Amino acid sequence: MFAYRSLRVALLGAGTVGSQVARLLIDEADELANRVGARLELVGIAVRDPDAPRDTPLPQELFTTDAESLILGADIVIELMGGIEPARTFVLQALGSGADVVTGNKALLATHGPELAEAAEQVGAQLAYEAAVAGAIPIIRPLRESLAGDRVERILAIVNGTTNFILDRMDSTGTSLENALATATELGYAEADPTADIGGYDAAQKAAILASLAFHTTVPLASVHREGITEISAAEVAAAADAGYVVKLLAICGRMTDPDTGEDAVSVRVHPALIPRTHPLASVRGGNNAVFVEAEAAGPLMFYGAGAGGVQTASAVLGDLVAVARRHVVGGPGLGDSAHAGLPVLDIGKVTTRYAISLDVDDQPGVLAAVAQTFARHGVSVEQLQQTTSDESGRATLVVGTHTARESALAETVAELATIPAVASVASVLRVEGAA
Ligand SMILES: NC(=O)C1=CN([C@@H]2O[C@H](COP(=O)(O)OP(=O)(O)OC[C@H]3O[C@@H](n4cnc5c(N)ncnc54)[C@H](O)[C@@H]3O)[C@@H](O)[C@H]2O)C=CC1
Ligand SMILES: N[C@@H](CC=O)C(=O)O
Ligand code: NA
Repeated sequence: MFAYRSLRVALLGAGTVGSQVARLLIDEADELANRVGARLELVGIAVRDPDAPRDTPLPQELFTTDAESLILGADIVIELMGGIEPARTFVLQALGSGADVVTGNKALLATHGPELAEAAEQVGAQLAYEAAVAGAIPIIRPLRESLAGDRVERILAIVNGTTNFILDRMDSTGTSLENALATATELGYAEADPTADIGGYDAAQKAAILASLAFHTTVPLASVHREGITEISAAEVAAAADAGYVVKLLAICGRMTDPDTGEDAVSVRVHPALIPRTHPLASVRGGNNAVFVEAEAAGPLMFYGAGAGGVQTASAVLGDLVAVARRHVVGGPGLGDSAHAGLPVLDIGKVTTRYAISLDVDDQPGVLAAVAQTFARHGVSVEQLQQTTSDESGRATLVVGTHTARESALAETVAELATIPAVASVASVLRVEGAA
């Protein structure tokens, strides 16, 4: 064994991911030292309660509640506490002291990314965050480095393991959202507050991070259109299956031309959508994620794998740690992200896509015509209209599939459909993505 110098590594948080990072750092210490050219010495783990029972046994003497002192003596700080505060303060403190930072905290990056990047740039420190998007899947480094010379046109992705697990369970077993969420939480996929997952907030944070990197533009979280899966019913999932589709929570980031001004722009949205069962994203099961990137020169690329889970995500954290530590050994400032393009982020109303609308209607003459006329009045072209048999109550279900339409026109159409006397309810409105 060479007499390597040591780099002092401080870990903040020992939960699902942090405990696995600590374990691997200890178990793989010699191998990691050989890869880095320096020993990664875990000098302490900041936690809320050092005596709390833990699934992963770790040396008790490493635990401390004094995160600030731990950070002060560190060369590299790994932040795996989650949440905005005190994580933001600790990360800024670490960067301010010249330490490099590795984090998986997408909530923090999506809300304070530019502030953290600037703090890192000021002192030439590195800020690495592969674990923040799509867990174990390498996607940050490919966008930041491998595709830095290409022009990314579009990203179509499943970036939340919890919701993918839930929708997959609802599709394959017919179970309820609540039951599937309980299992996803047990498996370590869900956030501390799972509303972040099922409400689409976690995926929106990841979409903001992906789009910022892909389009060299700061994409504020507030400009990401977000819808979660809480309104998705078992009936919608079953109807989708009957029609040859599957419901997935998608993150879609794309370059666009503003239809009103003709300017170059981008759109970033997260919402549940129907995709054909034959689409490669339909085969992404359980807690897995997949990210499709369409780049001008490279063409389509697909990144697939574990999007959540303690040990899986620890792989991405350790990958960043090794990369950051290697650079620390050779010296030189960290690589910043570029946001020079400054493209506007368009409102969802300007986005165009296809839709499937399901209506409960009175099965009476004239209803079909009234529905079709409403679509026509708003310039939304109908591709398919299907009526399923009425039940004893005299009701029928109409499923309308549209050609590509502008979101604002579709919203107006849906609002007017609800006012037709023969329309009892607009049961479901889902976007259709990835269909030929
Ligand atoms: N669980 C997963 O599959 C993934 C998680 N992430 C991200 O990684 C980070 C950590 O996630 P998990 O390990 O799942 O969270 P967790 O909730 O299991 O663990 C967080 C740990 O930080 C500690 N902590 C929180 N606030 C603290 C404070 N003020 N002082 C000291 N310790 C504090 C908690 O006690 C806990 O041990 C989050 O930012 C999360 O979004 C990213 C990718 C996947
Ligand atoms: N809660 C997240 C964890 C990974 O980022 C998810 O379910 O994907
Ligand atoms: Na990743």
